[in-house]
Amino acid sequence: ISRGNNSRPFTVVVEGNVGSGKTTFLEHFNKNENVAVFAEPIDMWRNCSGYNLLDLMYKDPKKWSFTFQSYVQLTMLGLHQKKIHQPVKLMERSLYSARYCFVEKMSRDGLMPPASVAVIDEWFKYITATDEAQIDLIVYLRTSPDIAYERILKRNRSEEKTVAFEYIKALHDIHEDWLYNKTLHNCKAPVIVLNADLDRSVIEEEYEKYEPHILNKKPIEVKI
Ligand SMILES: Cc1cc2cn([C@H]3C[C@H](O)[C@@H](CO)O3)c(=O)nc2[nH]1
Repeated sequence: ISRGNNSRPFTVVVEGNVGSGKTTFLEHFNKNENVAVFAEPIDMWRNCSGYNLLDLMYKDPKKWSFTFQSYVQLTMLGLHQKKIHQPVKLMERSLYSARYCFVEKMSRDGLMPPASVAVIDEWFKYITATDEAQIDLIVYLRTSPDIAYERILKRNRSEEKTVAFEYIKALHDIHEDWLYNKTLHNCKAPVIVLNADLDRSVIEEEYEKYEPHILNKKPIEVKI
């Protein structure tokens, strides 16, 4: 694992279900001047040449999943490539969760036909064969699906009002296979698992426990 070098910052991606507390996590590290924080480019997804692709996708996933995930892949690549001055780059989600979690889910649900998945996958393989989207560490905000769902309802994001608990449960299981059970795709970067069920009032302590690793001050013991 290349731990960042002078041409590339130490790149950390925070992954987790919808409602797992990623924004709270980003806000905590945004205070650190050594970290350049990039939230999900959701505003781009809401306005691609005037089209709200996120809304279209939730309203008619069969018709718009490919269009939406194709644009997600482009916008995430843009963030992976963004040059920064700080030594650490922290991104909300990544090209990897786009492919391994969301495209995976839409493919399993038959919302994205195999030919469309194949095209997304060809772009994904082409991009990841370059060094344009390398990552050094994954922080997995691990939540129970019911707690994640509760937060989604509370946050009440307009496009998500149709999101069912079953979708959140299935997305949880895919994240678990990818980042916890490690049975879905090989995950080259080390993974730090945080207990993201913790309430906001105590979760800062959980962040601080791993701050040295996230700031590239302390290597992760990779269990052989
Ligand atoms: C990389 C990636 C992020 C991402 C988010 N989403 C959805 C989940 C949430 O409702 C919203 C913001 O994360 O977008 C998606 O459908 N596909 C995605 N792919």
